[in-house]
Amino acid sequence: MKIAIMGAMPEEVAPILEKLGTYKTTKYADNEYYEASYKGVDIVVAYSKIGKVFSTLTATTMIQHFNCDKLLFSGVAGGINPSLKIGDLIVATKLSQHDLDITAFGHPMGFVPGGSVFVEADQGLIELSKEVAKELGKTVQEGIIATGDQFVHDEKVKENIVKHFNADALEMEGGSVAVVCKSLNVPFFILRAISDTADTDASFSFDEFMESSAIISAEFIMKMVDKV
Ligand SMILES: CCCCCCN(CO)Cc1c[nH]c2c(N)ncnc12
Repeated sequence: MKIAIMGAMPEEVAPILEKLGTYKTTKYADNEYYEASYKGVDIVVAYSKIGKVFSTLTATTMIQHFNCDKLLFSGVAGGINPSLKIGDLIVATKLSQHDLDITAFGHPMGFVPGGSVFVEADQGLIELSKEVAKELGKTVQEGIIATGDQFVHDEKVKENIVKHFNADALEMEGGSVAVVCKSLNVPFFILRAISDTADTDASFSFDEFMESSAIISAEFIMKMVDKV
């Protein structure tokens, strides 16, 4: 069993690397991959850099080059569902790409031929997260996450994403990681802690809360590794 733990930014994986203590660093495809054994589990950690292209490359590399057979993503997200407050955790039940648009040809937003609007996360890992949440006495929401190559800081964009995807949160990597894992038949789990609410002051909120929210998500993910 080899587990991939992925984030998009250094701050999202730093708490995980700290927990691992010692690890081997491998430079590959303009990135770094950190390997360690944690409580008898082989782990590869990396942050992809921001956006769908970088996250596609890293997820594919972790699976194809480092032979990971499960992928856990830990990071932060913009909250859409008003029930999601700063620091709250959301587990993706399914994910979409909100900026994939060939609606000019009558297709739904987020759809291209051969693809699907939504990709569902692994139910087994979602069930595992419920066990962890119970043990930690934490409430973790499950919901739809929409992914696109933009930092959303506008109510209108949020509303449009809700209209098309009924999304509860948004970010910039999960939807592409989902496609990679589904196509390569690797169970995946996307966990995010809310850093902002994707409105006009999102960038200020992100700057203030990203680090603390990233820690919340990372700590939960590491509890999942104990049981995976
Ligand atoms: C230096 C700026 C780095 C932004 C990276 C943000 N990540 C992307 O995965 C998560 C995220 C948190 N809040 C968001 C928002 N409002 N829109 C998009 N993505 C997000």
